[in-house]
Amino acid sequence: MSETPIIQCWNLTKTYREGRSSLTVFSGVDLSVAQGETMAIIGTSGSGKTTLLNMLGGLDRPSDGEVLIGGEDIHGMKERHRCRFRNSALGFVYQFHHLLPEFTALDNVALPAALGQRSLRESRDRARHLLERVGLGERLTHKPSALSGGERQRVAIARALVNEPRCVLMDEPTGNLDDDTGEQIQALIRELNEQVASAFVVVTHDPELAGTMGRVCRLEHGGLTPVADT
Ligand SMILES: Nc1ncnc2c1ncn2[C@@H]1O[C@H](COP(=O)(O)OP(=O)(O)OP(=O)(O)O)[C@@H](O)[C@H]1O
Repeated sequence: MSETPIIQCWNLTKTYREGRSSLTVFSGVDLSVAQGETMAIIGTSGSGKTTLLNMLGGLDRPSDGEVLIGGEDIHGMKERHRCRFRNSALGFVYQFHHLLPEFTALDNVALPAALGQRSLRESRDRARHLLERVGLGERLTHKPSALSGGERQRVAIARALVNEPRCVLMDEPTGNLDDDTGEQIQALIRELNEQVASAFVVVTHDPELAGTMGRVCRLEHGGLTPVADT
């Protein structure tokens, strides 16, 4: 197996400019995430966690620096190539699930597989299998509006995994859920961590979820620093 880290970034810097004012959210961030590694990014509100995650996932451009995903420069790609690459190499889970409201749970999960040029039948088979795995085998034909918050988040997690991504990026996956549901999602993430080969990078305010990751880094004062084990 190749030893190329799944994520490498150097000197990552983001400055937002508006008129004459500018805000540097972070600068000079270096990071390497190994294949299959699990990592939490913590930090106070506004420290730039979402901005950093979006940059790692190629959803937002850095002002300076470079991001390699599996050795490939994600920000150097043309937009179409980057979209295809992102769909196959990365999975995303957001705080507010972002499921398509008019699609069933099955089709929400199948869609990224179908966009990745798999046949509809194979895409749906994969989606069904993953939804069974996250405990939603009885909810395949429900639309998001007919699912609970925790169930929607399970669908979003299944969707993130459907193309067997090299890395799953999660932004506050338990942030919008009550404590019990958050704990169930946390247990599911832990279980999936052990079962699939993907690396997981999770932005979270939840210390329990962060504690289940192999490594924790804190974003503060514009830099990313490892948090020592307590
Ligand atoms: N498009 C934008 N234009 C200007 N400033 C922005 C933009 N997006 C984010 N910011 C600013 O960048 C900073 C970091 O925002 P970000 O959402 O990354 O923080 P965060 O650590 O994820 O916060 P939270 O934990 O509250 O979600 C904030 O001060 C925010 O106001």
